[in-house]
Amino acid sequence: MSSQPKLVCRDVWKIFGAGAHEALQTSNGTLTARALHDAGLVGAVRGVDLKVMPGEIFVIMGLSGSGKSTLVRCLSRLIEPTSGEILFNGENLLTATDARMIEIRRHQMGMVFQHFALLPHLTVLANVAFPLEIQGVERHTRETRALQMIELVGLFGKERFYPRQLSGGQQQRVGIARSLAVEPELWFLDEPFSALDPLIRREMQDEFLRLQSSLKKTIVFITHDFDEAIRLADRIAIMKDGEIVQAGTPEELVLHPATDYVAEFTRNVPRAKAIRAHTIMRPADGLVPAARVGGRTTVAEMAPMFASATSLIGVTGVDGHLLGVVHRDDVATLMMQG
Ligand SMILES: Nc1ncnc2c1ncn2[C@@H]1O[C@H](COP(=O)(O)OP(=O)(O)OP(=O)(O)O)[C@@H](O)[C@H]1O
Repeated sequence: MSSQPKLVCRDVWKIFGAGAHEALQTSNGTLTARALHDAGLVGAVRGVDLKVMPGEIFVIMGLSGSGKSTLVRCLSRLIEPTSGEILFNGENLLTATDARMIEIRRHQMGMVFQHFALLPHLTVLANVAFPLEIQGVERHTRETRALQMIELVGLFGKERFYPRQLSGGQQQRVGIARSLAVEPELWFLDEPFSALDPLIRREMQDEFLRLQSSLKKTIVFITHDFDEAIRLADRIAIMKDGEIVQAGTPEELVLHPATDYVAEFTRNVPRAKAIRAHTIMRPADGLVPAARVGGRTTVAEMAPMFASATSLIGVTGVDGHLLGVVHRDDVATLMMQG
């Protein structure tokens, strides 16, 4: 990963209600949700700082009403923040002109929402090609690109279907293909799988991780489901009452929750599901493991591999070289901790 963040958000506030700016100006930056409520205002996003690195899956997790959607809409300025600073590739979005914002959203950002709003009278192909049509891309090029995206999300052969002829999961795949068609640098996904039943949802999560392992997009992913956050995230930010109460890797959150509120979410998460190969590996010291996994593989996923005689599994980096080894005893200890 390069060290220049793709997205930086500094002290961003979004207060709904008349007199929001005045309330912020007269405060010393420590407006509580309660104080705002008493003033007849809603502090949907309060003093949020975050940095998203290129190629990272950054998950914003919080219960209903915690401010996730408002925050993510502020990041693309679909909602105007009350104050703060948002930098995309170092460019200050809050001082960008409307025309510049439209250009950025059209060419560099992709968005997928829970209610994905496919155009019902258009085929899968035309839906996926639609954002390219808006960009003015000529027909042959846009249809070729759309077909590639349709194949990428596993819907090859369905390009002449209409949305009503597809299942919920398939429709969501079309939404994903459509948002990927413009090859966004920054991809926002707001509860994209929440409307799907649990089995399909899990399948879509796997699919999403598979896609990301080849696409390496920078992703801001919203969910209210902590299990989903743990499965998908490189880092998670937990929101409550408009604030980020803790941000860190899934492992950091599970092993060191900063507040009782975070601990509530992590309490029932088995450590083996949160801890990944690259965290518990040891130096290889010349050992040559028979089996290998990527660094993101969780302990729970690795455990069945030890059922065979293997006592050692290698951990490889992105370019396939050996980073270290995981010992069966270390995995067994973590599995026994529940
Ligand atoms: N346009 C608006 N005017 C006033 N209050 C708003 C507006 N939009 C959102 N809010 C309030 O801001 C707070 C945060 O809402 P937001 O939709 O961002 O939460 P969320 O975490 O995305 O919730 P959910 O998971 O239910 O979508 C809520 O209290 C909500 O009622």
